[in-house]
Amino acid sequence: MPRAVKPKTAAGPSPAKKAAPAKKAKGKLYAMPEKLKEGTVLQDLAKGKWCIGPSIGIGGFGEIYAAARAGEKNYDAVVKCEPHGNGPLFVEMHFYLRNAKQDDIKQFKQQRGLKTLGMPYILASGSAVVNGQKHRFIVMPRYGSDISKFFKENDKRLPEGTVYRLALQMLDVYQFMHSTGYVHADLKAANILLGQGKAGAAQAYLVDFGLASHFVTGEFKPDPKKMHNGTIEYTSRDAHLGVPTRRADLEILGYNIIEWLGVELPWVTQKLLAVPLKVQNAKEAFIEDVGAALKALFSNGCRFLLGEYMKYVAKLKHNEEPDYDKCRNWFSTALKQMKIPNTGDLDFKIKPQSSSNNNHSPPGTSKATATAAAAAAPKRAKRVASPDIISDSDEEEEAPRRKPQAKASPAPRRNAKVTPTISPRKRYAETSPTQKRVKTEPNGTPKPRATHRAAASPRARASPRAAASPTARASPRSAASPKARTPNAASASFSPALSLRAKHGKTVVNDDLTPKPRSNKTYEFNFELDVSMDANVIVNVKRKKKAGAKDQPTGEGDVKTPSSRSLASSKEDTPVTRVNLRKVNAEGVPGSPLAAAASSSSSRSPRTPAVTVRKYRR
Ligand SMILES: Nc1ncnc2c1ncn2[C@@H]1O[C@H](COP(=O)(O)OP(=O)(O)OP(=O)(O)O)[C@@H](O)[C@H]1O
Repeated sequence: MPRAVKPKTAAGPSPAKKAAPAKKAKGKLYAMPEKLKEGTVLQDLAKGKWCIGPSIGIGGFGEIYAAARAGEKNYDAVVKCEPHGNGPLFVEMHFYLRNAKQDDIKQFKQQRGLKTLGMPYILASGSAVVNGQKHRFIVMPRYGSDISKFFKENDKRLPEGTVYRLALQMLDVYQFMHSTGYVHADLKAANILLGQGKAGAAQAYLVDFGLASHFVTGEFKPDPKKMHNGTIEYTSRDAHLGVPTRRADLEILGYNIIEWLGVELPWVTQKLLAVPLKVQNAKEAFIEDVGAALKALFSNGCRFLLGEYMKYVAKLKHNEEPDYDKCRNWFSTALKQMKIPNTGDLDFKIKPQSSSNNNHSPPGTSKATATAAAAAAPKRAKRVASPDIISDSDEEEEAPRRKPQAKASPAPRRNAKVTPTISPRKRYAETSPTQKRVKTEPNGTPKPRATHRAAASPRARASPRAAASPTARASPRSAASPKARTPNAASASFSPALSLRAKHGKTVVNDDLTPKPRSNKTYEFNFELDVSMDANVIVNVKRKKKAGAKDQPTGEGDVKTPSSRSLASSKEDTPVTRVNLRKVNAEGVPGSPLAAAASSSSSRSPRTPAVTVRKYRR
């Protein structure tokens, strides 16, 4: 993975030096780690010492090094090191410390009669000052190759039997993880590592718990701050709405299985990945009649059991505990049908096609089938958005915020005009292609700025409908309907803020995009452009004073939630051309001069169906 920060001459921790915040890569708003030199010794919190070996992997924000206990020669551990301010490593560390103790894993294995479980654990953690900058590190056991390597080597497919064995192993890990109250939310081939050594080749390990979060047990409450988190290809429909659920983990696994079997996901074929909302819509459509969609994808029609799994996942309630045995049964049955034992080394070699070998997968990328699947997908799925996101606010340490990763330079955005000609692709191009991750800060982090206030307003909170997807959350049911989202969805549907951050194969973490106000009169616009702007988009505009228009309209006002806008829009038969303005703070009055001025400008903004203006004070 390319790095934006030049590795400096490495240095070990130097406590004498005062730690400075980690440097941010030019043009980026997040910090990259300092390079650790081989031979550097890190001391963990329990005073254990770890000798750094060669770098063996680079994640979105950190680097992974082989490591050995000081004085030992065996580099059988790894150190993952990131700037102290990076949220995901903080999340990952706490997840491990609380929930993945070796005793807990052992107990789970005993209960379930498992010889092995693909659940990593933490060996140590600590902080170190490297080149004057404070870093956090965790030490974990060292695993082998990640399976994305085999997937790529095999022309984007894995042997079918191996796919089902991996599915079984990942379901075990999910079951363990879910039993701790957490979901993983980012399963993908790059996050699945084989065990080390000869014995390790039979077991895969799920790594990267940087997106781990408590799953919801109550109301389904979309969270704009977390929307679309994950790796866009596999992000679950719930994660597109910012809600961590157990069924979401199962859905993510399902999308991966489809891909591992050699079939391109429809939203990949259709090149929708740069626009999370479109991916979300495509998934909703796909899942609505997943049986038919899979049938269209797998033309050889041998995926009956995968279909059963996906149908089951589609029917799960958001707060329902999955029946892991039932799921595992489908994959074990598939293995039995193929006469492949669920033991021994995982086989990653694709053998030439014959009736009784390991290659039951269809040939690699199949655009035709994926397109057919998309066409076969029924209209919109109806999903009910309804509970409460359990917060991590009980973290003993304040979680650092993940810096916005793929955000364009704030200055141009601050001055951006509200214009329907904004190209999300262009914005996307402005962003770095190197980052793997852009992440919502873990709970307990500083409060989001104005960006999310509207959606998080009491009003929005009061109704899951209102809080749901900014474009069409008038009703949870209509939310899933592209028609309800937008009267002319075909013409354009984009989410500038979020499209900044979608990146093929990379973990994406929604974050606070609000730049700091430059002037003391900053307006926050939540608006729908043309059709379906599915994000709380902040556009700071230098507003020209209009004759007769006052800066601060007075009277009662409220936040016009995305859902209320879309409700208003959806009531219209034709696209709305009137600009609606509502002031947020107490002095605002609908119908004020400002609102009037905006309304009068509607004729000049035919592509802006609704605009909410909110002024906030510094
Ligand atoms: N315990 C481990 N043993 C061996 N290699 C590892 C281990 N953990 C991670 N790696 C390697 O480092 C890579 C990146 O690790 P990881 O996914 O944890 O980093 P990340 O910064 O969280 O990445 P991402 O940006 O994808 O979220 C992995 O794909 C893997 O190749």
